[in-house]
Amino acid sequence: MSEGITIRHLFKKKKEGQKITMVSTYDYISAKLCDEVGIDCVLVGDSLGMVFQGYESTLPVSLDEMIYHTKAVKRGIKRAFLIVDMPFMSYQVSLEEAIRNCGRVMKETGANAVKLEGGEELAELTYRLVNIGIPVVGHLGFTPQSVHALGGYRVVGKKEEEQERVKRSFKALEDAGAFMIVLESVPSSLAREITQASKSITIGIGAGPYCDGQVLVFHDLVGLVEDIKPKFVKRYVEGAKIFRDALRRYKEEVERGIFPSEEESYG
Ligand SMILES: Nc1nc(=O)c2c([nH]1)NC[C@@H]1CN(c3ccc(C(=O)N[C@@H](CCC(=O)O)C(=O)O)cc3)CN21
Ligand SMILES: CC(C)C(=O)C(=O)O
Ligand SMILES: [Mg+2]
Repeated sequence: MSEGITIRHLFKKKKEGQKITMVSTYDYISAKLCDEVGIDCVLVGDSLGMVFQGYESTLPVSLDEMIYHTKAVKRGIKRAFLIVDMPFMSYQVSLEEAIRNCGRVMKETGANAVKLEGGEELAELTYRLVNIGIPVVGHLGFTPQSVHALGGYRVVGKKEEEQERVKRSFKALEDAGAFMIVLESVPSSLAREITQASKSITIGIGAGPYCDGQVLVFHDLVGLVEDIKPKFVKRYVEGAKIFRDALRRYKEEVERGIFPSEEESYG
């Protein structure tokens, strides 16, 4: 607790114009790597439904699964600020159920904040959570839990009407007390305009270079995800190629009787 990053640190970075870094990941090992290199925030994203579980969307992910992964991630973190995605249908049914579920996440995982997808309709819930003492991160623009209603993976805010809605939603969440808001797949110009007028911290993904910070999925940035490649992803290493090569060499060495040798054997 004592050496960990706090909301205060994050606001200080925003104020001083230092970019805030965030990585979405789901396990102990990768979380530890993020923490070791000084990534500010680790998000246990519901993208785990697609990346870890292999579903076609994030909708099937359960609250128990989010809690399970968050407990694993938490053990890998000494310093990073830990955020948890509330999964689809864990906060939409009623205010009461939403508060109970968010409270459960905070009690059982040691997370620092919860993240909710949606706009003005979440203002009351956000206000209630913040007053209970649960920090809230918003998520606007393309919200993957609404992929069916949005008509597929796309940029949100190309039309004037959509831009106005994102801006109104941002203001509503900010006023309700969301300290940070993720902007996903929105035009850079919109993210810039929002960030310039913001009190809350903006974190972009497919939102251009003008946000206060940036988030990417761990498996995307290390090149392990090959079945989707959104325009906003940059692969810093071709992880899948490197791992496949290692696996091929392992397979070949076992088949040829090269591995294990004396060196990897006892006595
Ligand atoms: N691995 C992974 N990375 C993510 O960033 C991510 C997930 N999974 N799952 C949950 C959501 C879904 N996301 C996605 C998934 C696909 C596209 C995509 O294919 N985009 C296309 C189409 C854009 C358009 O037509 O306007 C692209 O080319 O960017 C974008 C965001 C972002 N999130
Ligand atoms: C990509 C980030 C913002 C996310 O919501 C996730 O990983 O689920
Ligand atoms: Mg998510």
